[in-house]
Amino acid sequence: MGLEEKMEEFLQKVGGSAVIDGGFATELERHGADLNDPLWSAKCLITSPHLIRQVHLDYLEAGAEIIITSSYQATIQGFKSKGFSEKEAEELLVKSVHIACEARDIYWERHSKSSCNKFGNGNVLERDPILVAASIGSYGAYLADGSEYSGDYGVDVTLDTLKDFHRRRVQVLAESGADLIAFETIPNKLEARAYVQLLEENDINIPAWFTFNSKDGTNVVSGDSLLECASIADSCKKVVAVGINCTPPRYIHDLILFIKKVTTKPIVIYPNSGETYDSVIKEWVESAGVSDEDFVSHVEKWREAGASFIGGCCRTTPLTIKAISRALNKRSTNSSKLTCKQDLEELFN
Ligand code: MET
Ligand SMILES: [Zn+2]
Repeated sequence: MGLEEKMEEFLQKVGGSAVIDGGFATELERHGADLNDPLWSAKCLITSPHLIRQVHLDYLEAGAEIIITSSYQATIQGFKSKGFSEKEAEELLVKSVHIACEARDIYWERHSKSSCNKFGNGNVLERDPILVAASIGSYGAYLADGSEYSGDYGVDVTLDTLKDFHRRRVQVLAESGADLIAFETIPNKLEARAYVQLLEENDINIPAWFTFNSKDGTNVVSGDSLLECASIADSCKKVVAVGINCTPPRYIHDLILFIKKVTTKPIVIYPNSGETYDSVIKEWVESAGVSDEDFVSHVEKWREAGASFIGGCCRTTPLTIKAISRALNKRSTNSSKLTCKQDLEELFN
């Protein structure tokens, strides 16, 4: 089965639309983590892995069917500048995936339901389908200088600079046991092109999704045309979904319609809470934020417009994800899995 078909199958299993988790780094901060560091959330891979596992679990309990790892700002170059060896840096990348898989195992252990095995007499454990997506943040995220939201890398940064920067990380994460790679917050077309070439040249054999960020509802943050960026993603067979993350909810509907003009791949969206990040004072400016109810009031509209994967980015929380899950009629479906006599007896006795 091809990568695209695998993703289609997952979508079918979860009822046509999938719930992604919410803001990861900002949720770690709510738990008390100090992320004022060039490694941002990846700092916790070193200092507090238990917190990472807890946040993943909180999102799973809230209804997330895809959890995104803590590797957004985990880079080999970043770890090396902290004194880690190349090997240790690679191990930390793999660790981000292992912690997410561990959280999924704990969740499955807690919630697996025994159901009738049609082909034999025994019971089989029925598990909610859950994917672990290995996060890859942009070069600008590594620079931690605000260029993640300007997309402006200057003239000295070429396609090859970006490919050299990302190559090993992509290879390591592709072999880590993750189900897919989430290339997140892509700020310009150069980086999208670099990712496509890396996926193709390195025989990456897990699917990927590309999500761009926008601050005007038309273009990606660098000013590059979203249509052009989404077409680059569309050109690669390994890219199984295209969309938007870390962008205010008010822009999402129009952005979905734009993306649909150039691709038939499933659309993925996980907006932020609508607040904006001020990279000078290193704080989120709250004035323009939306409440969980407002955020979720858009969900049905986004789904109707064509989004198949829906979650939240910075400053959204497990409560946001719970509300999205409810808006998409999830987990209530658990009861419909009670189909055999034994299950019914268990339910009524
Ligand atoms: C700046 S966007 C950050 C995305 C990352 N997956 C996170 O939620 O932390
Ligand atoms: Zn974000």
